[in-house]
Amino acid sequence: MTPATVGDERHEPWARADVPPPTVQAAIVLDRVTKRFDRDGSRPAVLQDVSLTVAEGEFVSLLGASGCGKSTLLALVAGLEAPTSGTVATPGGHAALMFQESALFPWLTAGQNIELALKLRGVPRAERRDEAERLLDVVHLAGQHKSRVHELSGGMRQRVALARALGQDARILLMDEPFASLDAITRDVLHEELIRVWEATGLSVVFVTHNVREAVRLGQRVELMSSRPGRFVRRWEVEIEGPRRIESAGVSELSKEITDDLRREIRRHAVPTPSSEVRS
Ligand SMILES: Nc1ncnc2c1ncn2[C@@H]1O[C@H](COP(=O)(O)OP(=O)(O)OP(=O)(O)O)[C@@H](O)[C@H]1O
Repeated sequence: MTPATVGDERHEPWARADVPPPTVQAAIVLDRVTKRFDRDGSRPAVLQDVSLTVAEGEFVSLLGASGCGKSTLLALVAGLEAPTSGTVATPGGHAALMFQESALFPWLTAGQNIELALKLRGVPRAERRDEAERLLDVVHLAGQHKSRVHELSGGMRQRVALARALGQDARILLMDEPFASLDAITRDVLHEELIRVWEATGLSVVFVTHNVREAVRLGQRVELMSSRPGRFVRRWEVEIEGPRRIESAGVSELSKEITDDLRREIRRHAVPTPSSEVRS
């Protein structure tokens, strides 16, 4: 939009001082959310007074020490947990979840796993097969409808899990370390796939990871959380010119800066565990 002059009849109405500019539609809004799992309040809240807005079509990466409440935050957005106080709204509609493990049903084929999600969504039986084929095609697994889960590699299983999540027809995708158990090359390929799917679908994505480079490679924004209680402490808008890859200079540079902050957060709050290891 070209900026319009106040007083010009042809300008958009929101260019007038008394009309607020159009805001980007929010898909997820957490407003001063506190979450405790203990009833007596004897332990620090897992999340304390957390506010976060994710716009429609935005890709946000979430980083923080192990146990700082990232998965809890996703569970709140997914409606699996209720906040102790504050509000969680998803004007972007319901959310689909994807985890580190594909959580596919091993007794079903790849296609049947997707068809199950379609069934739960109310898609008529006659349409499920074609739709499952289409979704397998979206994740570059055309022709794998009849493959058994145990016949698929870890990367292929995560592709099926992604297709199944897409089959839920959600506008929000919550991803909890979905590529953590994959080897570096497979992860790299899936990064490209995920970005391709994200660009094609315009989904709002919240992506939890311990891998700083992955967070920067994928996210338009990176949010860093502190622990005990979980809070957002710093945010980076990722503006890297040109194609973004895990080994890009821009990704490296920003990852270094974020890693320093994350290390500081881990040292300050968290009990070190193997999974709190920082990878940049
Ligand atoms: N259902 C629950 N009941 C009791 N405590 C819980 C529950 N879910 C999570 N917690 C606690 O909340 C804290 C945050 O856990 P959460 O899994 O959200 O952290 P995280 O940042 O995702 O950790 P990680 O990076 O290791 O996966 C932990 O101390 C955990 O033990």
